Amino acid sequence: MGMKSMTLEEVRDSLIRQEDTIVFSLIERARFPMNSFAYEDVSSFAISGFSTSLLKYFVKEIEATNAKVGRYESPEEHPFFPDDLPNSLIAPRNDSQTYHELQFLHPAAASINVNNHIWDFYLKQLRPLIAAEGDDGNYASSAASDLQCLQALSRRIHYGKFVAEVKFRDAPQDYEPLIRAKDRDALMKLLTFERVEEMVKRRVERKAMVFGQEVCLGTDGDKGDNKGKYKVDPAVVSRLYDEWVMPLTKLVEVEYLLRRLD
Ligand SMILES: O=C(O)C(=O)C[C@]1(C(=O)O)C=C[C@@H](O)C=C1
Repeated sequence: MGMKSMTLEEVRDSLIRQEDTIVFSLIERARFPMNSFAYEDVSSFAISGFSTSLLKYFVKEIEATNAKVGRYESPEEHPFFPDDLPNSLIAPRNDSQTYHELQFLHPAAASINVNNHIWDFYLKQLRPLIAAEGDDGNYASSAASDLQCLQALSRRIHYGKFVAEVKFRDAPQDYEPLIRAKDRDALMKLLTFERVEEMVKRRVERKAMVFGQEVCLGTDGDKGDNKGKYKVDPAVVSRLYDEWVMPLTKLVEVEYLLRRLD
């Protein structure tokens, strides 16, 4: 282990960059209405005899292709449907960046995947907050932007593995006794920084305002005042981080730490 080292500042910088991806993918999804048909089980998309939804069928097919080209060999990528994925057709290359990152995490990292939670909150709770009511028939396009959102959220949340590894290496003397005692609550407390979480929420809200505003040329108010009109509600983005993204990142951190001494 330990071929490459990272600082807490570096992993946090990566989380900050990933906010941009998440906000932009939500803006893209907000272009489409709910399009409920894409989420209903229909027999035309049956997988091994069972009806499934257009979205689920689409994601499974894309993930099969991704698996064949080795996407899930990366410790940063997690499939939503890990069962029955085809093997990678690419032999691992010892000199690649991914190889070094693989060495950075404890091998138990591979057993942690919270994508089922991400799938649930995204479809049931977040999607209705960003998409308007209605149906415009663009099912494949809205499913493609759902997948962008899901993957961006998944990458960010599972990055908790890297955050946890860095924190562990910085203070093994603090973490080891709690890991041995399997004390989830104490681990959660030790890895939580309220001040950082407040900053994250304020920053993503601001990003939603900046990235999601209408950009106009000229100041002579041809189209009226666009202030306060955003492509995705900044308050929803802040809530997304508060209720789902950060709690799940911390869940990943705790799960990782609990296995860190195996
Ligand atoms: O930055 C950290 O220390 C993290 O663990 C990441 C994160 C987050 O999800 O943004 C989670 C827990 C901390 O309380 C603060 C922020």
